[in-house]
Amino acid sequence: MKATAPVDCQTAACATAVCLQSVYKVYNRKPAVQDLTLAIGRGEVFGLLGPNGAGKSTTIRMLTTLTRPSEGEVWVAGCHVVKQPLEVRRRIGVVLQQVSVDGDLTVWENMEFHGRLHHIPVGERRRRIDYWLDYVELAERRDDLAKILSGGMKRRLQIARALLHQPEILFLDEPTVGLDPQTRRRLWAIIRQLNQEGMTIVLTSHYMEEVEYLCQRVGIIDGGKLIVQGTVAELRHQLGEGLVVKQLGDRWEHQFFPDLAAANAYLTNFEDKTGLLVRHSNLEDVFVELTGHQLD
Ligand SMILES: Nc1ncnc2c1ncn2[C@@H]1O[C@H](COP(=O)(O)OP(=O)(O)OP(=O)(O)O)[C@@H](O)[C@H]1O
Repeated sequence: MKATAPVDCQTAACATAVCLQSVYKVYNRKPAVQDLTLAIGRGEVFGLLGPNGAGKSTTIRMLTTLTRPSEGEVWVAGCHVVKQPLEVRRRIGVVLQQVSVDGDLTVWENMEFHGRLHHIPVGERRRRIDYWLDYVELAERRDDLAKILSGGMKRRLQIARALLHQPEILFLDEPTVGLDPQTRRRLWAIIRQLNQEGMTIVLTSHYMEEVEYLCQRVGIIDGGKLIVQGTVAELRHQLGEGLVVKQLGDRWEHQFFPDLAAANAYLTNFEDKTGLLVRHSNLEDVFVELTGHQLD
């Protein structure tokens, strides 16, 4: 659960899906990512959670060979991102924040183009296109131009396309940003199903409930630094599973306790319990406590 548990990328590379060792990325002498050491296991859904500008996208860009680390070692699917970028690209699927489907091509043509880029033989390509369009519930829209699809459909098309060459790891940068709650849940169902079928998924998000719902492990990143990592339960346990919330005028103060019983026992010290509330802590409480600021 420590933020900087030692990781040996050279030996861990085969066992782990993703391995970063003392990684820095510097833009104009300002570090966007600092001393990032992290290992993500095969079959996991791992979430990088952080506010705007925390360094999440920069991390994803390094993992997907779109930008080189300034310092440190990065291995993805057993390959080194700087020394073996083509091998990495063959083994990963990537869905970035910006919708990148070609609006003037049909849904099917978008898939076909990607399949050709990856030299998938024609018969196999057609079979996989049918399979993945059906999987993301876009089979009936196959002949529509991508530009007339809704935001959620475009995102599902991006995911289907990213899976066409059978990657080992899927990277999703803010997969549901800007989508309505119902569309977001539909995407969550697809992401969960993919993972249940064995896909390793690394996603970034600044939505607490998304990370809590989807991710087996979470890394909180702020100011380019990984502050803490672990399961949501571990992170809650570390700070305390019980919480007393005190309303002090127009602000709130949070006090953590090992469990709910301890929080309730503390409350018995107060004759007047106005403005006092006891509840279980959640990921958002952990985030606010560790970073000092609120997400949306
Ligand atoms: N190409 C670039 N050139 C210069 N600075 C950059 C570049 N890309 C990112 N940065 C800076 O690096 C820092 C981290 O940015 P990054 O986009 O990784 O954060 P993020 O956590 O993904 O934020 P968001 O949720 O807004 O996408 C920010 O200060 C950003 O301005």
